[in-house]
Parts: sequence; C-alpha cells; structure tokens
Amino acid sequence: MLSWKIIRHMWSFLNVPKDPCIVLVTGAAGQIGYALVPMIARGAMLGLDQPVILHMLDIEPAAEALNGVKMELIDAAFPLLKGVVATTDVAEACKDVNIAVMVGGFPRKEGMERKDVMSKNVSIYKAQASALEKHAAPDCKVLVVANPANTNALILKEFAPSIPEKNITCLTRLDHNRALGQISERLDVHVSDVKNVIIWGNHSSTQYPDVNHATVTTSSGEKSVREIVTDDNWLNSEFISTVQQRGAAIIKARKQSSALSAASSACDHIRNWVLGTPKGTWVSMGVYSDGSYGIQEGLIYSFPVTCEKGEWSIVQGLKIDEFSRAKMDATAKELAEEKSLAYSCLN
Ligand SMILES: NC(=O)c1ccc[n+]([C@@H]2O[C@H](COP(=O)([O-])OP(=O)(O)OC[C@H]3O[C@@H](n4cnc5c(N)ncnc54)[C@H](O)[C@@H]3O)[C@@H](O)[C@H]2O)c1
Ligand SMILES: O=C(O)C[C@H](O)C(=O)O
Repeated sequence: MLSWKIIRHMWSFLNVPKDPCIVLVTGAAGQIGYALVPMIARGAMLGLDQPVILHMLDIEPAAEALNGVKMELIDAAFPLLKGVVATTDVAEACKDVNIAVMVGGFPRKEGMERKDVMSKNVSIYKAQASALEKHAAPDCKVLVVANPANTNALILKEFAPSIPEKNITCLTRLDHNRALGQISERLDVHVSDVKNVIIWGNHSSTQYPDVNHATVTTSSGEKSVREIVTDDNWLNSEFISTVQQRGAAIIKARKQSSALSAASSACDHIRNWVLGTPKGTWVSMGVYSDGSYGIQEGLIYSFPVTCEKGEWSIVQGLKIDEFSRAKMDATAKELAEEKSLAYSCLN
C-alpha cells in the first residue's frame, strides 16, 4: 500500500495542478470583503498551490461596487485565480461552493452593542442557510464572520439541517490573534513565539481570553506565559479587557470595524481547518458544543481546537480553575440569551 505522503509527493513531482476550489464570500463589496478577496486570490487562505474560483455575493444597492471589485481582481492578474462570479443572486453565489465565508451583514457602528445588529443579521442568516443547503457542495465548510457571529452561525446551522454541524463555524481567530499580539507586545517577543492562548465563548465583550495554558518560546525552551509575564494581576484584568474590547477600540479609532485583521484571521481559520494545525499548537474556533467543558450542547462556542485532515477536534482535558470556570459560564450564558433573542427576532 502506498502511503498518502508518498502519493502526495509523487503528485507534486508530476506537477499535476489541483482542481480549483470554489470560495464564496458574502458581503464582498464591503470593507472586509475588499481586504479578503485578494488574500484568497493570492493563496493566503488555501495555500500557494491551490487554484481558486471566487463567488462574490452582495445586495442590489452594492451591485456596482461589487462589479468594481471584480474588475480589480481581473486587473490584479492573480495566477491562482481561475474565475470570478460577482452576483446579487444568492442561489448563483452558493452554487457548488466548497468554502463559504459569510461576511455579509450590517456592521456595528460606534456606540452600538452587538445585540443591536441582531435582528438585521439573523434573518439574513436564516435565508442564506437554505441557499447553502440547496446549492453548495455537500461537504462545504462554512465560516461566519458577520456579527453576532456565533449566533448567526447557530441560526445557519439550525436552518440548514442537512449541512453537517461540524462544517459550520464562526470566527474567533481574530480574538485569538489579538491575545497573541498583546502577549507579544508585553514581552517584546515575536508573536510567532507565543502560542496556545484560548478564546472561550462568544465573539463579544464577554469572551474569555485565557492564558493559563499558553507558552512562549525562549532561548532556554518553552515557558509558560504566566511564568514569563510574572504579573498575574495584569493577566487577570487589563489583558483580558483589552482583548475583549479590541473590536470597540478599533471602531473608535477608525470609525469603522476591523477589516484587514478580520480578513487575515478568516484566512488563518480556514487554512488551519483545511490544511491542519502545527503539531503541539491549537487555535480558537467557534464550533458547535458537544458538551465539552460543561458547555451547553448545540451552542456555537469558541473552544481550543486542533485540526487534521480537514476536521477540527476540541482539545480535551485542560485543567480549568475557578476563575476560568466563572468566565466560561458567563459567556455561555450570554450565548444562550442571544439564542433566545435571535429566535424572538425571527418570529
Ligand atoms: N467575527 C469577527 O471577528 C468580525 C470582525 C470584524 C467584523 N465583523 C463583522 O463582519 C461583518 C462585515 O463587516 P464589514 O466591515 O465588512 O461591513 P461592511 O458594511 O463594510 O460590509 C458588509 C457588506 O455586506 C453586504 N450585505 C448586507 N446584507 C447582505 C446580504 N443579505 N447578503 C449579502 N451581502 C449583504 C453589504 O451590502 C456590505 O457590502 C459585520 O457584521 C461586522 O460586525 C466580524
Ligand atoms: O466588535 C465589532 O463589532 C467588530 C468586530 O467584531 C471586531 O471584533 O473587530
């Protein structure tokens, strides 16, 4: 029997091009869309050997702008980009897609809480769930970016029952990367030397950025973040609130929500999901809860996950202290409340 590794090696030796992967980006005329589509076309999401066909969806008032994005994609002459569809027809946009990145929706503005955008967005996700179910490839992987991201993903999962629940996720990788960034700034080390932070729960200000299992690579080996930072007070207060409030801080500074970091983190999320996480490293993803760590089953909750062969698995067996337990439960409680609120908006 030939091993998968040998077959892959022979394949690359023969230089057989891969079939293009069809990637849907909804809300593609918006600011995240504008940052995201060139990243996908350059291979940042699926790798430098993976051709892509982009399906871009937006609504009628944005049709002209969407067409402008298509013109720019053509002008950029990306070698990996094998086709572009720009449409306001959701069925056409969803046709045969392998990866769906759901960015379309109404973003939070300065002074608004995420709950304020709930009713506008959950009804979009209910409608688009059916379109994905009918038209996407059966093994399509879905990443919801638009807020409230966990609850939009939950609505999408509940109204697209034939899509496997393991295939529906939401973005908390931006929060994960923000947490890595804060530790790296504090210690003046490169961000790639910090790993295994965790974002638990909701992509909201109740999220719990947890450093209890995080490590830093130093010249004398891998050390725990707590040991190197030597300031539990900062780690248990300012660090947590800075990460929780980073989205609001960006909105205050830019008068618009994060776009380049959101787009880059969306690429990280899908790349690790499809191509795997490095050995010994986990990432945070919003995934359906199977009851792990006592979190109510069925919620879309951010957990530490490792990925292999296109499948994520929740990291099991991490020790949870009392401080963490309370914060993990508080963000779960908010998600359960958001779920009820979402259903009341849909009725
Ligand atoms: N999860 C995260 O980490 C994260 C980070 C940043 C932003 N966000 C969220 O991502 C979303 C997009 O942000 P943005 O800054 O790009 O907003 P934006 O307003 O610039 O773009 C949103 C786009 O969605 C389009 N749209 C609206 N309804 C649609 C529908 N039914 N179908 C398809 N497209 C539709 C709009 O026309 C617009 O072009 C917002 O909900 C924002 O809050 C999430
Ligand atoms: O906080 C927001 O509304 C924007 C986004 O979710 C972010 O985290 O930057």
